[in-house]
Amino acid sequence: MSKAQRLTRTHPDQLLVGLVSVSDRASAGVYVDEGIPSLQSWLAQALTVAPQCVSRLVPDEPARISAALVELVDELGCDLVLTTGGTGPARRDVTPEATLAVATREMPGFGEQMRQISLRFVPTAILSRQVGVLRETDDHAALILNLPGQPKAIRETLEGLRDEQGAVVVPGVFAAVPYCIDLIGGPYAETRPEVVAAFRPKSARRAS
Ligand SMILES: Nc1ncnc2c1ncn2[C@@H]1O[C@H](COP(=O)(O)OP(=O)(O)OP(=O)(O)O)[C@@H](O)[C@H]1O
Ligand SMILES: Nc1nc2c(c(=O)[nH]1)N[C@H]1C(S)=C(S)[C@@H](COP(=O)(O)O)O[C@H]1N2
Repeated sequence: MSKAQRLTRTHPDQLLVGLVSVSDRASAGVYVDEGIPSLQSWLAQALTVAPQCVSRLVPDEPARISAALVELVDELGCDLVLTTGGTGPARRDVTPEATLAVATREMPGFGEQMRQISLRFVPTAILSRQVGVLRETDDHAALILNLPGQPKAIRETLEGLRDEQGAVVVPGVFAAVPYCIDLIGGPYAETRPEVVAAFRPKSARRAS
């Protein structure tokens, strides 16, 4: 197989994002994949600079999932990879294992926070084994986050929970993504605060 071309940013602050939908049925055409469109539309409205997204739809096979992650990070140079699906306890739910297999370091705060958020929506959130990790090569690093498979769970975990007045009750995990990407050497991504307010310490904020 020929090597995929490294992506190039069309703006210095543009995030290069890999999207991996893990679903036996969607990849076999039993139903239409809603994971990738949900991720794409959420990112498009959350980021101030439109991201460049590359997507992969794979069955719940560990080797296929790990290979997609390696290709997106090492060959295409993605800064961030979001997976959706395959995080539960069923025998074929193997996304966390396939992610850990290509990780150089774990970022446990992301999984902890996602379960905190999701428990506000559904009691079954305790069954989600999602992980956040870094994959670091000699000249590049990426953050990889597992999201649950239900399309509605994508928005819930990335954006968090607000009360009826719009005040944040539990912050979405995406609030931590831009600063994490700064720290691993990626671009300076900014979010729309009405969708998700990203945090950076004062010392890391760019003068406007
Ligand atoms: N890519 C997808 N597109 C649309 N709906 C999905 C997708 N992935 C999951 N879902 C929905 O969310 C549920 C839970 O997701 P999960 O990852 O556990 O899938 P699953 O039950 O193992 O089935 P499959 O792998 O065949 O999608 C699914 O049963 C399905 O209703
Ligand atoms: N925010 C949120 N998290 C959620 C859900 C949801 O609807 N919303 N569904 C849960 C369910 S039903 C399961 S079984 C686990 C694992 O889901 P997955 O196998 O689809 O990844 O995630 C959970 N996390």
